[in-house]
Amino acid sequence: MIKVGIIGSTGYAGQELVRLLLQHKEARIVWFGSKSYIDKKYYEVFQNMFQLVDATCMDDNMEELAENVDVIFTATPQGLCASLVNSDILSKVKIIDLSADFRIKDVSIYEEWYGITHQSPQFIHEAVYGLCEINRDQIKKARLIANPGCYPTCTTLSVYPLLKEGLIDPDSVIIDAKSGTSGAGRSAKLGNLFCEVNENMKAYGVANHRHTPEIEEQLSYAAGQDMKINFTPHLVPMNRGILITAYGNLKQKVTYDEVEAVYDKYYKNEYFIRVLDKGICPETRWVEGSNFVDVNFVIDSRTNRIIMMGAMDNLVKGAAGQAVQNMNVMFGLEENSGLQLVPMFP
Ligand SMILES: NC(=O)C1=CN([C@@H]2O[C@H](COP(=O)(O)OP(=O)(O)OC[C@H]3O[C@@H](n4cnc5c(N)ncnc54)[C@H](OP(=O)(O)O)[C@@H]3O)[C@@H](O)[C@H]2O)C=CC1
Ligand SMILES: CC(=O)N[C@@H](CCC(=O)OP(=O)(O)O)C(=O)O
Repeated sequence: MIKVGIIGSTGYAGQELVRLLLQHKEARIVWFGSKSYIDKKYYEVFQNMFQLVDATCMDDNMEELAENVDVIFTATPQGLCASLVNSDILSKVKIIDLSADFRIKDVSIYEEWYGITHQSPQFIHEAVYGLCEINRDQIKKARLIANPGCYPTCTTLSVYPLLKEGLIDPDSVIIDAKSGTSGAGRSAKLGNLFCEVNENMKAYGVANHRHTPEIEEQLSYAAGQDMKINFTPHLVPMNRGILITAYGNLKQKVTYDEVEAVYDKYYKNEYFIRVLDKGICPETRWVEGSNFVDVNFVIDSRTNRIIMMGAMDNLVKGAAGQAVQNMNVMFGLEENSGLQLVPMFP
């Protein structure tokens, strides 16, 4: 049985980790970390856990945790994991960080986009970007996982095969993205109040969203050259869900069957990536509550562009589900252990 500690178990990503891990046959949560609810029963924060979790919320003592658990998930604000981790801790326990602290290899880019000084740049190189479908072999051996961001997960998985196979011009990629409000976390913010979000849609972070360099880095690996993208996220009045629509110029004429074969080459054996049937566009409602990413594409021969689409649940494949998938790979379990979640609808 894998003993798990969660720092930040009282946030949206943290509570989703709790929900998933409670149903995982090989894992047991022994530490419910929090900042604002220390000494409170976990179920008093989330009543859905009444009679399911009797534990009390604890302070974020990583040193003590490292002595008592096999893996620590940090589902905390940017900068916190980097400020807590050290060599001694990493020698005792595996860490899966849901924040962006170890996702970007160039520390100056991280510091520029996040506006904070990195507290442990010495571990950035060692950290493995936890996108199992692409980095599975490195994840197996990793001590420290940088769990990918929600938009970068959906974007990278939707666009990766075509860049990798050189079918689209890397300089032409434009990504339009939409997210439900849980993507912004549970802490009170004016922009996330019901009347601000309901019956409204808006772009935000236009040309400066902090996921831009993370997406650029991952897509650059696929393309084999440095890439710059346009990335525009939108906030939509839903609880969960991410939908991305990406555009790229085709480098040559291709048929539907040829592109489908490329997606199949990378994803045919991937449990969590569902390449949809011809003509079916991914929808957030068909993946909600699951760890699936639904992807598909349409060739627009009139403009010689290809439109790539992806949908997933930001709290599952975009955060907690992907983190559990990483844990499964790190501990040699079946990759979908505890994650065979059927999407819920309506
Ligand atoms: N929401 C999403 O869809 C996604 C989130 N992420 C990432 O996951 C992380 C958590 O996000 P999210 O759950 O949305 O955020 P929330 O604001 O909902 O939760 C933050 C959590 O961190 C805890 N926390 C805050 N400060 C400290 C501290 N100093 N010490 C210990 N714990 C602290 C909070 O505790 P308390 O509740 O007690 O205040 C809470 O449990 C972020 O890095 C985010 O970028 C990644 C992908 C998707
Ligand atoms: C709707 C919304 O506000 N979404 C968040 C996504 C944040 C997130 O998921 O953070 P990671 O960097 O850890 O992935 C945002 O745009 O900042």
